[in-house]
Amino acid sequence: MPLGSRGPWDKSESRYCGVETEFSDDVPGLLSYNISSGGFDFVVAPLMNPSYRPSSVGKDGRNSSVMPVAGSDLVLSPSEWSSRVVGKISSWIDLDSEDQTLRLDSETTLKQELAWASHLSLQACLLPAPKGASCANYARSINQVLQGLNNMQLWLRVPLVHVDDDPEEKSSSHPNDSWELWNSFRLLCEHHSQLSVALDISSSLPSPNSLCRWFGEPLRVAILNTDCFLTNTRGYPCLSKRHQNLVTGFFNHSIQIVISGKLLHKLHGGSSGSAALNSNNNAERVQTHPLRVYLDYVGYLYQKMDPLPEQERFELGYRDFLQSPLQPLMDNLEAQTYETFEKDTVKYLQYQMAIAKALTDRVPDDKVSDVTTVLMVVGAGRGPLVRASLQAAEETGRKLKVYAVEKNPNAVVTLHSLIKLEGWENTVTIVSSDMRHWDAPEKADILVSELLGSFGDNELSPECLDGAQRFLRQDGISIPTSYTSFIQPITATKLYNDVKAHKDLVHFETAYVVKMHSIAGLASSHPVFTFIHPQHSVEIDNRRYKKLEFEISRDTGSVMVHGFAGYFDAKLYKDVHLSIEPSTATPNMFSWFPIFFPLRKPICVKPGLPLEVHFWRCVGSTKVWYEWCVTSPCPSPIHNPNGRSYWVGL
Ligand SMILES: C[S@@+](CC[C@H](N)C(=O)[O-])C[C@H]1O[C@@H](n2cnc3c(N)ncnc32)[C@H](O)[C@@H]1O
Repeated sequence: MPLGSRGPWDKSESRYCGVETEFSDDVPGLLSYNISSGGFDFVVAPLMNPSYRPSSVGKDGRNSSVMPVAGSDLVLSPSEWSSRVVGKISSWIDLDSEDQTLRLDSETTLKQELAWASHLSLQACLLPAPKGASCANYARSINQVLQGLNNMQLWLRVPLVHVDDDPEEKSSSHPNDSWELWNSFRLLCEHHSQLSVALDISSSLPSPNSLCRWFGEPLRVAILNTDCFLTNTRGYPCLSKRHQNLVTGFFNHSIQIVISGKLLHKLHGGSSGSAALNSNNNAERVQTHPLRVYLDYVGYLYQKMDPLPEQERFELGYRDFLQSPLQPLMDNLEAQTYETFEKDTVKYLQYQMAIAKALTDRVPDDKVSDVTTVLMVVGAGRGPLVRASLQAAEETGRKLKVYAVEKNPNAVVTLHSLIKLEGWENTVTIVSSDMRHWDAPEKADILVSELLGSFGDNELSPECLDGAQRFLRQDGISIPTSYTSFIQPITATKLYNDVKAHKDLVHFETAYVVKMHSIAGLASSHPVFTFIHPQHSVEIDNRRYKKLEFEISRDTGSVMVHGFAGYFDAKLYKDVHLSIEPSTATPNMFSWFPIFFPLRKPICVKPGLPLEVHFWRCVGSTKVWYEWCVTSPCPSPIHNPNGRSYWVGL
């Protein structure tokens, strides 16, 4: 019984809530108690009797050829095993113990349990948290299993602690904090895509910055211990505001919740206390599942979330999905692509506002009947900027003559029919040409274009507008007037693993357009390249180089950088902007997703140390490309030399 629904579109994994249980050799009874009666969606249950130790098998007269597992595979149907049970690997195992017997017993048990879970086609197994400072032998065993595993996921349990919050942890032999523990383990397993994290949440939480890092990690499950719940005035459980926000963040990132622990609050219907055990043996004695109050509270938090805005709903399928950027100069866009752009009313309203301001600046109120402004839309597509220009003229009472220049012959067909349809024959002239080569019959007062990519200049707006500014008057206005690209270091395990899955260099040296969702921004974004139009220098040079330095704040802890998110901010005219840079983003504009520049090898950065990054925009006779690298804290290779993997054609 999922937590409820936030609407018919709601297919999120985080609708489901599980419960951690004790070992039971009556698995159907366990499911009936926790799922059918208890209301949970799945159980996280031990698969093997916790008293089992391989080294003592046979010594006590038990049959050494039979594993002490919970029932047989026949007790549930295959679909019940896979949808209702997450295997909990024995928590006593310690693969890095000094005690050789324990270490070997642990390895044998771990492998037996995982083999059994995989035989049952479970979707996931919960691995116990590493016990000491070192986790090398544990990681080695897991890594061996991962090499031949079916598609089962392994969730490494990690207690959410942070040294800054827990001075005792600092002096213990534990790795610095939870993230460091996870990071060592996943590095030893080479970022394996079937290894993910289960965070154990308790009553104290690390700093917000430190918590944010987890949203770029493959976090699948958050285990809420009952002791992290507060008690409301009526004795029922509730969560602190910070815990509530964290849980809402989990819901938003499709991270499932598992309730764990004993009843510490009032049970629905009256009784309270910790006497009720989370076991099917008590099914007859306890009417209501003892952890039901926690499930209900989590369900209440889920249902009180705001529904996703329509646009976000539409974009759900694009989340964290890598796309190749468009090449509108080299390729001709298709009708469908134009149609998607044209739905973005916010973008065109911003243009209309900018054009209206430029028109009023150019033609004083007392000259409106004498002056006709020549406006050229260069790269007119199917005409939305022509419409925005005519509306701006009407709004300001200025007279306009429009040229619509477009190099895509298919879009020109649409422009011709539009002119007839809208009755623009006397105002608009269509020109089927590349703006860089058009011999204009007169000069323009205003040049309007939208040739921007997610990284501003990456669809070659600078090169196109340099070609077009020949026919802009000396004092003419370009809309946009300028644009700047930005980058921000990010943790993005999913994007990194998707790039890695191609198993070649080319994909690591390519930039992708992506609706970023499961990522963590690690510092504020910094400006990279700026272009101003028209360019007044005698020798125009569109090559650029920028060295950037980011600092990871101390309360974040160490971070893993998988690459860079790229954005742009375009000044259309005066104070009218179009931006996808997070701090200045134009609300409700959806034409551009950010761009992702991956790193071939992720780089770990300690807090307080600078992350030094270099970006180049290179220009050749037939193409433009970017190269990028990191030089501190450690050098990366320079990505994409000579544009060998990724370039934009001129
Ligand atoms: C991103 S689309 C924008 C279309 C339209 N202005 C809009 O805002 O919906 C860019 C358009 O510019 C055109 N374009 C790109 N480079 C061009 C060039 N050098 N000369 C003429 N048109 C160009 C493309 O074919 C495409 O139709």
